[in-house]
Formats: sequence, structure tokens, C-alpha cells
Amino acid sequence: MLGGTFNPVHLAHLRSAVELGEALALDRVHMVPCHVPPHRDEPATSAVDRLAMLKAGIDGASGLLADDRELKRDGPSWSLDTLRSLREEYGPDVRLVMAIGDDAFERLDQWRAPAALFDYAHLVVIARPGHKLSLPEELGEWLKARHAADPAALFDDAPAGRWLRLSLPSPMAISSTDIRARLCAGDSIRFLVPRAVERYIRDHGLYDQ
Ligand SMILES: Nc1ncnc2c1ncn2[C@@H]1O[C@H](COP(=O)(O)OP(=O)(O)OP(=O)(O)O)[C@@H](O)[C@H]1O
Ligand SMILES: O=C(O)c1ccc[n+]([C@@H]2O[C@H](COP(=O)([O-])O)[C@@H](O)[C@H]2O)c1
Repeated sequence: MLGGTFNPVHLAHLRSAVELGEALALDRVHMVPCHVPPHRDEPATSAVDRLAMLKAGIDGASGLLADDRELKRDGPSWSLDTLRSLREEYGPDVRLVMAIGDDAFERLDQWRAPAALFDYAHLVVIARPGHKLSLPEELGEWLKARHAADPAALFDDAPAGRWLRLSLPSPMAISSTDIRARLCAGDSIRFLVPRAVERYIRDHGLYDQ
């Protein structure tokens, strides 16, 4: 599972999903747009538009799924509920992985029931270019016991419960914030998002361009 606000989805999200799947030999990657982001202001762009852009961006790519399960729940889109629902779908024995970028990982201690997340999935932290990972001391200490040295160790003994930081082959310094700023300024976003996402943004007049 790779969750996100995806406001809008960009090539680093999509490339990360593909490379994550390959690096860990995953059967599929559920890309899950949040309905109501738990720890940031509600985006001006609706969850329906963000999901539609994600679908357009994935464009049938093998192994990637645009997963709308958070849009079906009201209230904050807690990842704990999403993992619980994936675990129910796949059963107790399948290895589940939740992937998040460095920036999200640094704030894990502010998430809802962070320890309980590990009951449902492994956590993989994707190195984000231009970002030096810096964990609050207490969070770093707490995570030590759950650290896996490599992907083999991550999957060694249990379908959930450990974490690992991964540097993927094609890191990209792209962010949705930067894309929104470019659109606001009337600048090009060509080659930062898939062509179909660019078209959707234009056709729906999103981001005040
Ligand atoms: N360039 C990137 N490289 C690696 N991981 C990324 C990158 N951009 C986003 N992520 C990760 O993907 C997940 C979803 O990201 P999100 O939708 O918040 O995109 P974003 O570009 O960080 O958006 P914003 O700039 O609005 O915060 C998060 O876990 C985030 O850390
Ligand atoms: O469950 C939580 O408490 C929680 C708190 C902050 C973020 N998340 C999830 O982390 C993912 C990345 O968040 P964001 O804000 O970087 O798009 C996204 O799926 C969010 O729903 C989840």
C-alpha cells in the first residue's frame, strides 16, 4: 500500500510504486488516495478528482491499483483503518507492506496508534531526494527493535511488524506542492506528471491556472 493525498499524483509517486513492487517482489501495489487527510488541511481539490487523476496516471500499468477504499469512509482517513481493511481482504498470512516517504515517516509518532500499524503490515520508508531523514529521538529509539537490515530480513519471519528504509533506483525531487505552485504561477508541469494527469488538470480547471 502506498497512501497519499496525491494532490496531484506525480511521476515520483508512480515510479516509486513501480520500483517498490520490483524491489520487494510484491504482487501488487495499492495506491490509496486519502479522503480526509488526517494531519493536514483538507485539500481544495476533491478526493474524487484526486482519485480520477490517480487512475489516469496509472493508466493500466501492470501491478498498480488505484484503490478507492478511503473514499468510502467518512471522517479522517486513518491508515490504521486502511491496513485493517487490507488485512481482512488478504487474510492473516499474506505479507503486507505500507510504504511512506521520509517526510511522512519522521512524523509517525503523531499518527493514530503507530504501534498498532505494525500489527497489520511491515513499513517501508522510501528515501526522498533532497531530504535528510531526521527522526525525533524518542521515535528513533522506539523503532530500533523493529528495524530490519534488508528486504530478506523484513520478510523473514512474519507477515507484519518490521520496518526498513529503501533507496529506490530512480529518486525524483518532485512534490505536489511544487506542481501546485507552478500551476498557480502559470508555469509548465510537463514531464513532472503523466500527460493524462496534465490534461485532467487543464480540462477541470484545477489549481487556479
Ligand atoms: N518525490 C518523492 N519521492 C519519494 N516519496 C515521495 C515523493 N513524493 C511523495 N512521496 C511520498 O508519497 C506519499 C504521498 O505523498 P503526497 O501525496 O503527500 O505527495 P507530496 O509530493 O509529498 O505532496 P505535498 O507536496 O502536497 O506534501 C508520502 O508518503 C510521501 O512521503
Ligand atoms: O493514520 C494516520 O494517523 C496518518 C497521519 C498522517 C498521514 N497518514 C497517511 O500517510 C500517507 C501520506 O500522507 P501525506 O499527507 O504525505 O499524503 C497518507 O496515506 C495519509 O493518509 C496517516
